[in-house]
Amino acid sequence: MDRIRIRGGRPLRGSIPIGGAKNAALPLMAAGLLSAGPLVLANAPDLADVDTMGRLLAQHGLSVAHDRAARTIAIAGEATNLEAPYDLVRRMRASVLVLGPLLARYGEARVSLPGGCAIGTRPVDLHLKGLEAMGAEIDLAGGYIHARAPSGLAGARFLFPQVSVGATENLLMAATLARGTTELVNAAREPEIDDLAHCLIAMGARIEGVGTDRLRIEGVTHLGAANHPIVPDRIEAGTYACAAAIAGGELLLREARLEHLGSVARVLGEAGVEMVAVEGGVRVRRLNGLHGADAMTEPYPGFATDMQAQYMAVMAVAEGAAMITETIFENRFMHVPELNRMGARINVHGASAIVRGVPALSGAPVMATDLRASVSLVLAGLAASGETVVNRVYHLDRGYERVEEKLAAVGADIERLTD
Ligand SMILES: CC(=O)N[C@H]1[C@@H](OP(=O)(O)OP(=O)(O)OC[C@H]2O[C@@H](n3ccc(=O)[nH]c3=O)[C@H](O)[C@@H]2O)O[C@H](CO)[C@@H](O)[C@@H]1O
Ligand SMILES: C=C(OP(=O)(O)O)C(=O)O
Repeated sequence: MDRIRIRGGRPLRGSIPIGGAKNAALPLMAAGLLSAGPLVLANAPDLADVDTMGRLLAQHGLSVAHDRAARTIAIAGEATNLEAPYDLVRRMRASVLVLGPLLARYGEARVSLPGGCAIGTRPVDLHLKGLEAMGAEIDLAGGYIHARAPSGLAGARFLFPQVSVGATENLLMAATLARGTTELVNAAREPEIDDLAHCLIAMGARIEGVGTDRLRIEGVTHLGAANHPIVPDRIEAGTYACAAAIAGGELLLREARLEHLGSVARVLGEAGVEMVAVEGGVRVRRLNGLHGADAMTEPYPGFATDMQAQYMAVMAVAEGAAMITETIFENRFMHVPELNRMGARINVHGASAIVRGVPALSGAPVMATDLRASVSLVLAGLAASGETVVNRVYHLDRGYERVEEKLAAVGADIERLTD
């Protein structure tokens, strides 16, 4: 399996292109099940997860054409198989996003239960409760969700007891084809959800309240074709902002949108890193030294849990201490022991990590079990003395396109080792 080797100590200068968001691309692709299409997604990232979603849709019977040179994905056709198999769902939890669209359009779906993963148990009870509120009959057997709505879904009011990105997306997609009005209250309002809503509207859906935590959807009988550009990836942008923070220097993050990075920019600002909106993107620059600054993960517009590991790597070399609290996932500190192996001083107490900054990290062979933890080790490697080898690059490829090429182009000493 590929590895990434980094020799630390070089400041970064130049510009990095930010691609379309993984976490927008996956639900947008699932939305392709809601109409015969074609649904053409532009600014499509070339990622392992996007490939997995493409394979999932293809095995449902859709035609999926990913033009990597043009960065488009065209999805068209009808589902002929309503089952999402374990083998694909276990690779990528976002596979569960086909449940709402299949059920709404075809009246039935069998989707493997995704199960937990390295960052937490991640149940899907809210997805199922919301669909039940819309009239679906749901049975769980043999590790599969079997959902039926023989006479279609009916609009309903659903109050999320807890904010969930995926459940909001599943219910939003299902509601577009339900009879009558659906109201989703305490809905997630991540930019990727706005992006999905705008695409659904372009397909003919009737949605109000986009950008708020209260979505009102008036069901329609069918949806049609659309062209939609995928929103730039705020997590990829935030990750490269952390690269500039930890390695020093100045980067232009092309196409990044500062308005989607509010909490991250505020916390990095307290830590001594300037982020400003400029023509064509966001400029990020480490000012003088880095200072400890606390962060707590929250649903958007709060500090993203998907930025927690990267920010922790930055705090590992800041002057002073920082408390980083994770409120979204119960087990998202898997990077801590690996960062400590590189010389960081981090202690975890329940949902909080106390990071005491050290003057320097030292390179080591490291490995992580999830995507953002893996990239946090790449960031740590940029600041470490000597050589760091990040193993199990599979996780990085799920969510970062050509991470080593993008960092090498701005001055990092980094390469992919292929066995
Ligand atoms: C593909 C994608 O977009 N993934 C993102 C999405 O994941 P995902 O959609 O899985 O995350 P959720 O927002 O649903 O999860 C938030 C919390 O709610 C819990 N929960 C969720 C659903 C449910 O039915 N029951 C339940 O208890 C989860 O276990 C977690 O503790 O949002 C997360 C939170 O911003 C991000 O970290 C992921 O990168
Ligand atoms: C946790 C993540 O993704 P997923 O929900 O696909 O596991 C992530 O993008 O950091």
